[in-house]
Amino acid sequence: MATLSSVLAIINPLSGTTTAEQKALLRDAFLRKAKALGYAPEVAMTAHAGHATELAADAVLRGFSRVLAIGGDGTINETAQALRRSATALGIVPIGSGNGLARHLGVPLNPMKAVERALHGRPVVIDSAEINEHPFFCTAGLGFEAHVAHAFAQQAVRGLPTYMRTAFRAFWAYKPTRFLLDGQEKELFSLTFANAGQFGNNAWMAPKANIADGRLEQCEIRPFPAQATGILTWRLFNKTIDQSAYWRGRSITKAIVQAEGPLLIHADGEPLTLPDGKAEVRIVPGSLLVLL
Ligand SMILES: Nc1ncnc2c1ncn2[C@@H]1O[C@H](COP(=O)(O)OP(=O)(O)OP(=O)(O)O)[C@@H](O)[C@H]1O
Repeated sequence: MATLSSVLAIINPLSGTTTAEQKALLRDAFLRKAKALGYAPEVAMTAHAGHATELAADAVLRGFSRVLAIGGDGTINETAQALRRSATALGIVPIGSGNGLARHLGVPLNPMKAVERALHGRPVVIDSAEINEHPFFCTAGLGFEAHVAHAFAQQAVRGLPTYMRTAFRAFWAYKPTRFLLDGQEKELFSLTFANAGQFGNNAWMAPKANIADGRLEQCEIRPFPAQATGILTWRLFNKTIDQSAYWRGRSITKAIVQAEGPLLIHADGEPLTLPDGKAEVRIVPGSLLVLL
């Protein structure tokens, strides 16, 4: 049985664009700093998709007080899944392409500083959410953003430039999606359920989202003419998308989406396909401790 001062760092060796050497430096710094603070530190590398959830679940069972996720939003999501509704707090060390949750929470984007924050920080309660059985912490959605998440997953190289190129290409091929939202017919460019305010890279779809208010921001972008693309993109990164005539937001606790065929969605950027076209979204208030 671990003591309360046990701390685990989970590292995804494939995350982001940092090299193996940089990750080794990060691992060594974590072990050194944690020991100096009187923790009993352990490190685990993920060996396959879903492994971070298994490792974090084991740390919860063993009574670890802190688990650091060193990776992109996917690794942070997988780690956080196992820490929900537990007394073990999540430390975020962002080394991914978007780092949406880290940016929303003001976690340092410098990984060494983020390790310090995770070791010194205090646990703060935040909400999580679910789309069907898939937990998410930042955003989930459908339409264009899901289309891009699916296309990005096919790319061999990660990172922001690849993401931008993928999004640009996807834009020209994309047709707005039709579905029922809480029984109402919709044809939207995109539909986002935001726990945090941004997708990552400071692309703010829900500028006023509060991650601890027990609510999700449901953000609709209705179809727009090509000439509005520039201003919409500018507003997205300028944190003023909610002032656009094409944006509509509502604060919700649950929603049901029903499409006619299989529905492409994403949860924290991970692409998923719902074969029966039905998505049930709900907030899970106060369900995760994050070290801030
Ligand atoms: N050893 C591994 N082999 C293959 N896949 C892995 C391994 N470890 C983790 N994964 C998977 O890789 C996915 C992507 O990882 P992560 O999000 O950390 O990096 P990223 O994709 O580079 O970052 P971002 O999501 O910010 O672009 C995770 O969701 C996880 O399922």
